[in-house]
This record gives sequence, structure tokens and C-alpha cells, in this order.
Amino acid sequence: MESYLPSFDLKGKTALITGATKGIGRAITIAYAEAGANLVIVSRSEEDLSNLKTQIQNDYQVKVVYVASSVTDISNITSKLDMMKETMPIDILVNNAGMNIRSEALNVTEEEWSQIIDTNMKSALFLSQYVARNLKERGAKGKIISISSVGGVTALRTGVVYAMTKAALIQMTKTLSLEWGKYGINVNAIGPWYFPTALTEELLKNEQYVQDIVDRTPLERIGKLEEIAGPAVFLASDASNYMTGQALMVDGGMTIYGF
Ligand SMILES: NC(=O)C1=CN([C@@H]2O[C@H](COP(=O)(O)OP(=O)(O)OC[C@H]3O[C@@H](n4cnc5c(N)ncnc54)[C@H](OP(=O)(O)O)[C@@H]3O)[C@@H](O)[C@H]2O)C=CC1
Ligand SMILES: C[C@H](O)[C@@H]1OC(=O)[C@H](O)[C@@H]1O
Repeated sequence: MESYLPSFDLKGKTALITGATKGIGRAITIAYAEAGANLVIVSRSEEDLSNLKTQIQNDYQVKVVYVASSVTDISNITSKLDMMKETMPIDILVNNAGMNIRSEALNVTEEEWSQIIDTNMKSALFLSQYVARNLKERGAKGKIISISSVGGVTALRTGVVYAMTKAALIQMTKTLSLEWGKYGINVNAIGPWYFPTALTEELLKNEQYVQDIVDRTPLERIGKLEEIAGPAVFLASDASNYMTGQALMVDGGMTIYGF
């Protein structure tokens, strides 16, 4: 029977998600479990990680391990991954962990710079490097997905350093896709507009701010977490095997805003 429907399931794959316990990362993590992936989940809270592991293992027949660490402590994370790479070799990496300090450019400090840069970019590159080295050693195909932002392609009022990190993730995506395509590693990014998470909670409590968002968004609403999980499953699955170096804006149309 002629068929062109690719597989969206992730059975037999192992996915590492940073920032897996809250917000967008949590939605992606649970969606990956629903798609059958084994999981390596990373955030700083041992309690949150343990609770999420228990929830997922109660609901889905997948293996879950966790690494409680700041993503800025790369060697701590990779040393723990080394101990599990025989049993849980990583096939899919989601560089999701990120943060923002919303200072105007005239006021931003070096301390804020360092915190945002290190959290949003350092682990994205060095965890991608770690996973790619392991995939190359195994001769295995892999998927690397970085969570950028519409702020990586258009100007937002939410901080210049954050915007720099999100633009950098898109350029990192393109460069790594160029170098690692020959190893069968797809490297893509997702650029969300606003989604309801702890990161945006305070902003989204402001009715005028939400109205400003709606006024700039053709779909006239903020996103739902399942609407970011979908593109993340797509980019992790065989359905996107011929896509690499791309930044998918998941934004209700915001970045094409016309007049
Ligand atoms: N929500 C939105 O509207 C948008 C979000 N994004 C991006 O999506 C990603 C996720 O954001 P969102 O879900 O909203 O954020 P949340 O603040 O809700 O979640 C962030 C997650 O990252 C983890 N995290 C933060 N800093 C570190 C760190 N140093 N080390 C390890 N884990 C860390 C947190 O866990 P813990 O604190 O327990 O360690 C948490 O699990 C970010 O990269 C963000 O820039 C992009 C565009 C829009
Ligand atoms: C859409 C942006 O990324 C949004 O801006 C912010 O300040 C939040 O940090 C969100 O990430």
C-alpha cells in the first residue's frame, strides 16, 4: 500500500531535555513520554525532578533518569551522562533551559549579562557537542533542538542580552547543522512567542501587556503549551528527517506581522 505518512513516535529513542520540570520544557518532556521516548531530565531541583520522574513512570512505559544540576555546570552534567551512556545513549537533545532579566540596555549590568549568557547559551553548545560526539562514536543519527524565541529574529521590549542569546541559538543551529549533517544529526530551533509559564507569569498578569501581545499576533492570542510540544515532537521524529538548520517560529503569526 502506498504510504507517505512518516512516524511521529519516539519509541526506542532517548531524549535529554534541560529545564524539564517546568513550563515549555515540562510540556515537551511529557509529550516525548507520550510518544514513547526514554528520558533524561535536567533542572536544578532534585525534588521537582523526582516528582516528574514518578509522574511520568506512573503514566507511561518509558525509562526516566534525572540530573539535578545547573546547566552552567557542564562538567557535572556530562560526568553523570558518562555513567549512563551505555544504558541511556542520547538520541535527542532539547536545549530548553533559559532565563531572562528584563533590563533596559542603558541599565544592564555585567552580572546580568553573565547570568543570562551562561544559562541560555553555554549548555546549549556544550551539551550539543557532548551528544554529537557520542552519536558520531555510535554511528547513530540524532536530533538537536534548541528553544530560541521570536526575540531571536525580531526586536522585543524584554531585554537586549536575552535577545542576543536567542539570536545566537539560531546561528548556532545553522552552524552545527552545517558541520554535523554528514553524521546524520539534524539541528533545528524553535522560536516561541508568548506561552503561559513561570518565566512569563508576571508579564501575562498585566492586561495591557497581554492586549499588546494580541494586537501584534494574527491568531490574536498567546500560545497553549501543547502547541509548542507539537513542533518539538515533530522535530524529534522521523517526520523532520530532511529538515536541518531551521528555526521554526511558533508564534501565532507574530513574526510575519503585516499592516
Ligand atoms: N514562555 C515563553 O513565553 C517563552 C519561553 N521561551 C524560552 O523557552 C525556554 C523555557 O522557558 P519557560 O518554560 O517559559 O521557563 P520556566 O522558567 O517556566 O522554566 C525554565 C526551566 O528551566 C530550568 N532552569 C532555569 N535555569 C536553569 C539552570 N541554570 N540550570 C538548570 N535548569 C534551569 C528551570 O528549572 P529549575 O529552576 O528548577 O532549575 C525550569 O525547569 C527558555 O529558553 C525561554 O527563553 C522563549 C520564548 C517564549
Ligand atoms: C517571547 C519572549 O521570549 C518572552 O520575553 C520574555 O521576557 C520572556 O522571557 C519570554 O521568553
